[in-house]
Amino acid sequence: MTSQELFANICRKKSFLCVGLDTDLKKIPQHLLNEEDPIFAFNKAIIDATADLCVAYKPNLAFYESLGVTGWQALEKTVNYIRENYPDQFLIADAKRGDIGNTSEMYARTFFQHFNFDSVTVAPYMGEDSVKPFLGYEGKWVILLALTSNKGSHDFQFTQDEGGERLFEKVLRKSQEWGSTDTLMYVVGATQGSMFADIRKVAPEHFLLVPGVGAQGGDLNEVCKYGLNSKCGLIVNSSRQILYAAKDETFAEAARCEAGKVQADMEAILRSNNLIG
Ligand SMILES: O=c1ccn([C@@H]2O[C@H](COP(=O)(O)O)[C@@H](O)[C@H]2O)c(=O)[nH]1
Repeated sequence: MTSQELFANICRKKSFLCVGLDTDLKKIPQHLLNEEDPIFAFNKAIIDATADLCVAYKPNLAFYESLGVTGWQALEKTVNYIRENYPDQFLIADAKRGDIGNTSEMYARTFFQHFNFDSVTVAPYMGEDSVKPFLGYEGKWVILLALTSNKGSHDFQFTQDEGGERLFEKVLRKSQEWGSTDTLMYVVGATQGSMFADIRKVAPEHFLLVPGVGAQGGDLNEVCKYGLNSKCGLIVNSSRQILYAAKDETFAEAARCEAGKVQADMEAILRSNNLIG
């Protein structure tokens, strides 16, 4: 998918919501545990209930890998289900990978060839040769961690060099030598608020994947005030707030209701910024 196609989907659906599929056996409704594949049954119901309200899905690999083979099978079924039934969705593997070149090549093959994801989150710490193998696939994206949503983001990411450049700014600036606005996005946490203004000084055109609204307390309006660009430029993720809105048989309906609230806020923001009519 190109950035232009992504923006077209955002305008058509009046939404830049990504539903995070952080599916946890301990949190899904009890009655689903009788299903042959409870994780897939839950994901399928959530996807069917929210697909018209969002432009992306983001399974976090930790939730699947922690279950071994059954987790990988549920992930594969989920990806294939979205591809077959909702082909306009942008699919993000939140895997936070990156290693020496030949190992990164294997990770890239996993997410782009074995699984047909559109994008994978990658950690920038090991530098250019650890990121570039992910950038060799036509139509696929690297989503590089820049400024994360957690408290620990302050441990390293704000560190300054002698010239005053902060580490997250260096990641944004340097990595633009490796990919384009059609192959590279950045993770910036919604909890970083007005820092989006600084991000936009270094990366004005790139799409940003923004986790941290909902359960982590990030403010959608603040993110948009500082982070929106002329092509929207934002995919905002919410996982727990949508997935676990109800714990009983009404869970899919409740998830739809939560996703609908976020979509309505996004529609108002897109309209007031003249991005949709
Ligand atoms: O900086 C980051 C990077 C990734 N995440 C991931 O996004 C979701 C957020 O889930 P919520 O339930 O909406 O809080 C989750 O998969 C994280 O691992 C992040 O939160 N912050």
